[in-house]
Amino acid sequence: MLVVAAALIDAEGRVLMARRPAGKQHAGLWEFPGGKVEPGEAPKAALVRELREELGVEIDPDALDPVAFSESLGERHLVLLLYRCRSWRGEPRALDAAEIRWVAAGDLTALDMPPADGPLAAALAAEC
Ligand SMILES: Nc1nc2c([nH]c(=O)n2[C@@H]2O[C@H](COP(=O)(O)OP(=O)(O)OP(=O)(O)O)[C@@H](O)[C@H]2O)c(=O)[nH]1
Repeated sequence: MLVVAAALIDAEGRVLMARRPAGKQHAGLWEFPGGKVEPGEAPKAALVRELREELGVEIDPDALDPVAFSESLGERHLVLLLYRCRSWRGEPRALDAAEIRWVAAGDLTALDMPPADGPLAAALAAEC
């Protein structure tokens, strides 16, 4: 399973994190907004679609820069691609998540996250 996710970074260097809603896998954990790449879909196009659906923001695919990827060997083998994004149109809203929050880069690794996210949060924090 290929999953794409974004670190939206605001002017203060904070990262937007989303808490997974009840009833879903990893419910209550904090993740980078994003989702599954559909068959035949380009990863950046999938991420633009997911951020529109989940946060109500519009993003130019050229504004997405790769940061790192991570793998998780659970029931389903998951490959998670993380992109950085510093510009978007619209104010992010929690259309799908239980809650969204701007988090200082140095505080990211203190959040409860799905296993695949820890290395990505560390890579991002090291760059910020
Ligand atoms: N968006 C996102 N998903 C992640 C992250 N880390 C991680 O393990 N995942 C997993 O990757 C998958 C993403 O799928 P998704 O968000 O499109 O799907 P979903 O389970 O919400 O529901 P769906 O089945 O209705 O599409 C989930 O299994 C989710 O737990 C992350 O940082 N961001």
